[in-house]
Amino acid sequence: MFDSLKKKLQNIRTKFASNIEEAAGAELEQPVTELPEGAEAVESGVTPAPPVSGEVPEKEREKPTFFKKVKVLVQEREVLLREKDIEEPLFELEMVLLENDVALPVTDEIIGRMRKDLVGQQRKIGSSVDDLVASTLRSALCGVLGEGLDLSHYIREHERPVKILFTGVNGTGKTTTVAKVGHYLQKNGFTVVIGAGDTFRAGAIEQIRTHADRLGIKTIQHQAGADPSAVLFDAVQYAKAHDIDVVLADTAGRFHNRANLMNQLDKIRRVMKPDLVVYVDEAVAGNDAVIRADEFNKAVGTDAVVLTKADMDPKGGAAISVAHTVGKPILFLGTGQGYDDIMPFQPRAVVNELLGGEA
Ligand SMILES: Nc1nc2c(ncn2[C@@H]2O[C@H](COP(=O)(O)OP(=O)(O)OP(=O)(O)O)[C@@H](O)[C@H]2O)c(=O)[nH]1
Repeated sequence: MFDSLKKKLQNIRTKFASNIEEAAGAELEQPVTELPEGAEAVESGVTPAPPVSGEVPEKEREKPTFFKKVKVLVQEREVLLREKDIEEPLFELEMVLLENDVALPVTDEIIGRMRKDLVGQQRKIGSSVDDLVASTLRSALCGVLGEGLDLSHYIREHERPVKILFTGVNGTGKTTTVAKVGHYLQKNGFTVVIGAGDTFRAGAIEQIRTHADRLGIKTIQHQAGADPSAVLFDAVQYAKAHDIDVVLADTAGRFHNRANLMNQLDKIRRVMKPDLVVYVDEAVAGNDAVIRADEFNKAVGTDAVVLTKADMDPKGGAAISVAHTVGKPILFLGTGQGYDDIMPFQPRAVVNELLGGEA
């Protein structure tokens, strides 16, 4: 997942680190007498005898190479970075994000956060320059990814049945996602019913029914062409009558600019009164998915987003951009065609995946 972006971010980190080391090295063009106590020990593993006076023997004076200074002193000191020190890697980072389909405003936000964190600040580098860069990038990415939404927690906190309406454009994986979410909720101890609200596309009712049967989930369905509001109303009634925790409502794929289908969705909302409207799109669509999600949200409102086919998306731009752009959390990432191939979206876990290590 997101392999291309991951690789490029690693290269950018190296670039940032070498620029910062260089900047820090330039700051250290000072007499060797300023070597901090024990600095030699870090490099050589041997604790030198402290100088008796401020005088440093001639032999010592020649010792520190640029590498030594950077390796030892930079880690000990606070460094004041200027814009020009990181201008080049910042620009490269901007290009990498844009090439990997991160939306322009989100790219600007990440770059802005990195700049604010690094430029004009006295930063103590700590154990390594790369750690400093990684932690700055980590915090910039976490900033745009937001908090996510824990569905199990949400269900536990709300009156049952919790009604979740799935919407989105055709063929992005909505029906499969309904089945996967049903399976995920069952595994987490909830009871589920599915409403076969896509009465429009030929074969859609059979498709969701087949998934549900395989997973042992009850489906509420009407004839093809029936009013989806009526189907989903029945699904909610069934859940109430049978003490079911969650209603998952499949709907026909639609574009936000198709007035008749959007009116139909309005009616579904009035009749079914969903607790969550979930917009489903595919991560592989990149920026298009982000734009569609935003337009959909503006047209009918969205509470959360699922991005499918993240397993086929080396870039990761949509996953990074959509929450910040739409202002709504990503609920899940679809990571394959199997029922278990769904991952609750945890921003920190995604950042860990991109940068390695712990957020
Ligand atoms: N690789 C991969 N394929 C997926 C994922 N989610 C769904 N698919 C596949 O995408 C295709 C379309 O999925 P559907 O669930 O039929 O799409 P839909 O959005 O319901 O389609 P409409 O009913 O036309 O709106 C199927 O072949 C799914 O197996 C995913 O996370 N990864």
